[in-house]
Amino acid sequence: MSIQPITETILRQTIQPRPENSHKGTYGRLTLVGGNAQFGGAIIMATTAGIYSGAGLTTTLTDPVNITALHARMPEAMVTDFHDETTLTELISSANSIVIGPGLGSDEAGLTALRRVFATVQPQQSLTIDGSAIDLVAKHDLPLPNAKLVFTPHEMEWQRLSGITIKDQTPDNNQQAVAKLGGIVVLKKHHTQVYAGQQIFENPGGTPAMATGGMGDTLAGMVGGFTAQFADQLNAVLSAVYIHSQIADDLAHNAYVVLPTQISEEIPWYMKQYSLPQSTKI
Ligand SMILES: NC(=O)C1=CN([C@@H]2O[C@H](COP(=O)(O)OP(=O)(O)OC[C@H]3O[C@@H](n4cnc5c(N)ncnc54)[C@H](O)[C@@H]3O)[C@@H](O)[C@H]2O)[C@@H](O)CC1
Ligand SMILES: Nc1ncnc2c1ncn2[C@@H]1O[C@H](COP(=O)(O)OP(=O)(O)O)[C@@H](O)[C@H]1O
Ligand SMILES: [Mg+2]
Repeated sequence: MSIQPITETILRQTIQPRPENSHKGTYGRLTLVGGNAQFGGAIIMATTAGIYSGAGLTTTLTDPVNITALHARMPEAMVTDFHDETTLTELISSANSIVIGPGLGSDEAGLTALRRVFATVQPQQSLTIDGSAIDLVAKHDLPLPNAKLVFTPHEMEWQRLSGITIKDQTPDNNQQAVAKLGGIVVLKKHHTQVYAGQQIFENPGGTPAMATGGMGDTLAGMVGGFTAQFADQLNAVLSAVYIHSQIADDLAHNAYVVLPTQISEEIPWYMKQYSLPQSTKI
């Protein structure tokens, strides 16, 4: 079994210059669901990352206690209550990329929102399942919807979802579990691996300076933003994984710890570099 590195060639193929004749509708509608009363920061960080990644229109469904904080941090986001079934159904239906899980929590409200998303999502939509949503799928053995699924577990979440203990998470074992599950699995760790059908990719970058709460929430938002605007879902996921760590590696040259929100602020500059002809440097 061969594991391929994620290369900059993939990013250059994926992140193209924006056509002049385009508008926010061209770059996708992203809907994020998460953030209970305890974990509001997680959905704020995911939303921030989705917007800095260039999603055309971003809406976040969260616990009402987080609405003011999210608006104050990111006025670009639309925000609404994740308990409201009618609004949730509308905003899931109109999205082309959905992220569920950052800070969602594992109580009844989180489970209800997850079930509603699963009941509404359509086959052509990208659905990224992160954090608490992974734990809820595992705990309640929820049937998965027919959609373009991306799971973003860390090793402990992957253990809960796949049943494979961390020490037994070999490429062979993981690939067999991914085949049963369907979709793309981003197994987050030092040198994150991306499983997609017969293919396994490894992220060459990443640093322990990233080991701080919210780093994965930020990646989930990036995956949402990239899959909202780039048609090839696998390449969009690989590009998000690569840039997330590349930014952290660059910042970690001069910093012991890198904050998730610092990564988000850098995303547009890195995307610009990949969109330019290789000889051009700004
Ligand atoms: N500011 C916030 O609101 C934050 C909210 N968070 C949310 O909190 C919820 C629970 O997520 P957690 O991941 O904290 O809780 P979990 O209990 O799922 O996992 C955390 C534990 O797993 C273990 N672990 C083993 N291998 C690991 C690996 N490779 N990477 C990370 N951990 C590994 C670690 O001991 C760690 O303490 C999620 O919904 C998440 O989005 C976290 O993202 C932290 C920040
Ligand atoms: N030592 C490390 N080397 C490389 N990447 C790391 C390291 N520690 C953490 N990360 C990255 O940080 C992110 C952590 O994700 P996660 O545990 O879900 O964070 P959270 O849920 O707190 O947002 C992942 O992308 C992971 O690959
Ligand atoms: Mg996480």
